[in-house]
Amino acid sequence: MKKIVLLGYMGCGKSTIAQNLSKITNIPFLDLDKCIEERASLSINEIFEKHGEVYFRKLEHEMFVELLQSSENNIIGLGGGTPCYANNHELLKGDDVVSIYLKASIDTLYSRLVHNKSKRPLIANMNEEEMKEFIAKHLFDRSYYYNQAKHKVSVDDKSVEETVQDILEILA
Ligand SMILES: Nc1ncnc2c1ncn2[C@@H]1O[C@H](COP(=O)(O)OP(=O)(O)OP(=O)(O)O)[C@@H](O)[C@H]1O
Ligand SMILES: O=C(O)C1=C[C@@H](O)[C@@H](O)[C@H](O)C1
Ligand SMILES: [Mg+2]
Repeated sequence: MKKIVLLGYMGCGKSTIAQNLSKITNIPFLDLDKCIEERASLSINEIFEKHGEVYFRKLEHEMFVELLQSSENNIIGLGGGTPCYANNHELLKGDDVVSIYLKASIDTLYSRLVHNKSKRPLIANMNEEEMKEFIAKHLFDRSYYYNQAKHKVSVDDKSVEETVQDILEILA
């Protein structure tokens, strides 16, 4: 069983790219955030509100381990913070894991997230100026973990199709 694991900051396109890659390769796609929501019967926002982030990170780790242990080939889209907690970054290095960091600039992330923040509890209540500063600092803090991926694909100024093509070349 092979696991293609897409990671990177919120809004870098993990879910979008994974869905498209799944259609082309016929490898089933699992979105870690969605799996957590199904398991908890709560949205990510509700989990943060009712139980707090520490509880979310525990669920996230457990679900990631479970997905990696299944005997299927899968494309797994991680949550934006997944590699940065509970030593999850070590799991990106496993023998059967093809981990790919979708690397986006602060400007790309800001422009994608500014109108799509309501379902992302870490930024949902920020104004535009706060958000830009937050993304810059947060991305810097997280880059160490993202860079533990085996492969890196730059997504700036690329269409979904172009990014998918870059990933297909890694998989070839
Ligand atoms: N070239 C592109 N590649 C990927 N996404 C793009 C592109 N251009 C625009 N987008 C948009 O950017 C957003 C990316 O969001 P997506 O939910 O895929 O990111 P994510 O990395 O899964 O975020 P999260 O960590 O919050 O789940 C979507 O609204 C998507 O339509
Ligand atoms: O970047 C993050 O820490 C997060 C990203 C989302 O995918 C969700 O997993 C959640 O909103 C936390
Ligand atoms: Mg996503």
